[in-house]
Amino acid sequence: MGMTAAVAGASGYAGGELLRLLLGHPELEIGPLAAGSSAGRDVTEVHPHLPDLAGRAFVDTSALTEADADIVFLALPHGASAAVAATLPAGVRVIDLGADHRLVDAEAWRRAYGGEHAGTWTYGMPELPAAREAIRASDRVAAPGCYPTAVTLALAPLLAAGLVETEDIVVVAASGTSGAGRSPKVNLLGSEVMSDLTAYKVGNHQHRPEILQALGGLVDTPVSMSFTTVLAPMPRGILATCTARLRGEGAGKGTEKDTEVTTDALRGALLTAYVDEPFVRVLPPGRWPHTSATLGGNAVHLQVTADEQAGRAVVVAAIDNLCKGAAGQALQCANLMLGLPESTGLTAQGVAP
Ligand SMILES: NC(=O)C1=CN([C@@H]2O[C@H](COP(=O)(O)OP(=O)(O)OC[C@H]3O[C@@H](n4cnc5c(N)ncnc54)[C@H](OP(=O)(O)O)[C@@H]3O)[C@@H](O)[C@H]2O)C=CC1
Ligand SMILES: CC(=O)N[C@@H](CCC(=O)OP(=O)(O)O)C(=O)O
Repeated sequence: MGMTAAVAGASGYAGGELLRLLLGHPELEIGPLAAGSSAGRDVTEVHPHLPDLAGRAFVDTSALTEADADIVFLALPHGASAAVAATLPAGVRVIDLGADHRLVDAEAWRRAYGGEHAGTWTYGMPELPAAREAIRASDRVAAPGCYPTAVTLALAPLLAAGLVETEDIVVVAASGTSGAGRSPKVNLLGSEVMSDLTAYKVGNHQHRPEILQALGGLVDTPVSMSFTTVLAPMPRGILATCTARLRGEGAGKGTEKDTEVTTDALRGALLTAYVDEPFVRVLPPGRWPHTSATLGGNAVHLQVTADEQAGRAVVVAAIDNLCKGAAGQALQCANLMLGLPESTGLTAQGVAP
């Protein structure tokens, strides 16, 4: 008999992407689908791109208490997950796609999100050192945020290999509008977003502590990072441009010969770290990531160079924020937790054009 997955927040963007993936998953049946204000509506009214769910109605979140599910995905607004998790039957595996259980430091969580910290679950980024084993052994996993997925996977191998300095990292990352969820917001009106690019939450983005926590776990010295997010006029995708000072005697002084770390060394670190990873692709030399190439798939596309004049490594990552940045990564973790092959129901191939 197959295993069953239930979803809270199934009417949202991340929830909808998860349903799309679950429909193609050979080992997981779709159990109760819970929503907030959409409870009672047919799933296809909210997600017309999922016709195979016609006739299925969203239930109220309280119905999950009775759910006979092997795994429950929580795709709820920040602050709402702990109360729902507390009502779930003992022994059921739970993955939180929201931020409630990602941070170890309760004070950092309160500063970023407000309200009380709900606790810390296993961080669900399988590509980090030793993470896969921890996820397999956990029954509670916090799926990483969308920006933290792109930025951490871009920088982790360079920091771990000691090729870049841990301080003075600079990241500018652009996201499509679905990153903000589907509830109507004034700054997301189509007529205002189209043909516009703007920075937002400058110097104050809630994902910075999460990225610092993930990267800080890889090195012995403090990590500092300027992090600027940009809203891009497209529905999906994140492009993170990350730069860090090259290590080595004289690196960063601004002349070519001062720098010891080469592009080949940086590429080598990425290739070595990700050689066996099913969803991370280091692109051939000279080809830079496109968000459009990642859409609909669970892939991360990476490219790196040593900008010797600036004395900095430049590494660029592209992901689909709703797939590898949310639902796909959560399903990757679910496969591990359920003892299934990690890639079950997932693909690294995208949709184009
Ligand atoms: N969008 C993204 O790219 C990413 C999102 N995430 C995280 O996933 C979570 C969901 O995000 P997203 O899908 O974008 O958000 P949406 O706003 O699109 O969806 C929110 C979902 O939560 C439901 N909901 C809202 N309030 C309640 C409540 N009080 N009780 C029960 N259900 C409720 C909504 O139901 P209804 O609409 O029916 O009221 C809807 O199903 C968030 O924590 C987000 O940070 C993580 C990574 C990336
Ligand atoms: C475009 C946009 O507004 N993006 C959101 C991403 C938030 C999100 O999805 O948060 P988690 O990944 O932590 O769940 C933002 O920048 O706040």
